[in-house]
Amino acid sequence: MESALSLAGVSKRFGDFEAVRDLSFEVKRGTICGFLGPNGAGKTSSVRMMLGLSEPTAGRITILGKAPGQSLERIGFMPEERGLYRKMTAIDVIVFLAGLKGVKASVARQRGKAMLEAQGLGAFAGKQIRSLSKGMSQKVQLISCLVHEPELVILDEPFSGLDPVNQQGLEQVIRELARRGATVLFSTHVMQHAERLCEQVVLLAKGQKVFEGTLKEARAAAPRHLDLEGNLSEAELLGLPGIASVADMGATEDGARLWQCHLQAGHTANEALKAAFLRGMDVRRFEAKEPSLHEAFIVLTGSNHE
Ligand SMILES: Nc1ncnc2c1ncn2[C@@H]1O[C@H](COP(=O)(O)OP(=O)(O)OP(=O)(O)O)[C@@H](O)[C@H]1O
Repeated sequence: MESALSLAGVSKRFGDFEAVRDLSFEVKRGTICGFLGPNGAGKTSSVRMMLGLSEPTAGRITILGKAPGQSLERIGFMPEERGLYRKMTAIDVIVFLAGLKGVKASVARQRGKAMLEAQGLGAFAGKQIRSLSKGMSQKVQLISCLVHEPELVILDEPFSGLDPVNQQGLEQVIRELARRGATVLFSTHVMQHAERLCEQVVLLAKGQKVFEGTLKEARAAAPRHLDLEGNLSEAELLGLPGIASVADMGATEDGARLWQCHLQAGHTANEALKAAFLRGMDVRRFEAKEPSLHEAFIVLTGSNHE
């Protein structure tokens, strides 16, 4: 099956500055793709090119089988800059924007009301956007981008500006979109959302792709670690088999210390633990941990992004 989105060797230059360099990746239909990268990595510049809002300097983009800009009625897009017509009511904004995508007003009104209801905003349908909170108007914007039932949904930093409860609500909306067969690409610099939602992640840093693959593959880029708590010295920890480096995570309540021990590739936490016990080291608590996407991100981008 052809992919929903494909970029091949895409670059974007602004004068002397190359914001996106030789970017290639594909998003399969019906999947959720996290488009990740620190601030300024080139995510928004890439999204704008996918939508035909800006021309690539080089390379080729195919979106729903066509060139960018040619299937906009099948795409839902929420830009990073939020903003709706402040004097229009929530439902009128939704109906108006759906109309631009070819949805009849009566259909859009019915769907819009149901979607507002589902988001807990039923009572606000007739209220002007300017009277809504930031989070509420962001939900209206999301509904506006989904009301024409797009096959592909592109959300630029959709979680920013939302409180934790609304972030969770948005995660549910994204899951539901994928469940009914839509493809979703969302950009973010907060790894936890991607970790919970995505099959595939594409990681950008300084305009270039530094990783594309599954979450599992991304996590494999960071060393696994073994957390050890006790009265332990750095030297004795570094002497354990398979330990590449250690980080002092601070004092614990009972006066001992917590150490994060990073494992060398191909080594297991078990062999280090076994050696620690055999050597009679004062290990009071231990936990073998898989690296998080956040840790992988730092390794892959070579920076702490937050
Ligand atoms: N129109 C423009 N003219 C000049 N430089 C630009 C323009 N648009 C973006 N840039 C630069 O390109 C780089 C990438 O910006 P972009 O907005 O694509 O990053 P981003 O990954 O979306 O970051 P953020 O998460 O901060 O929005 C930045 O250094 C930005 O200053």
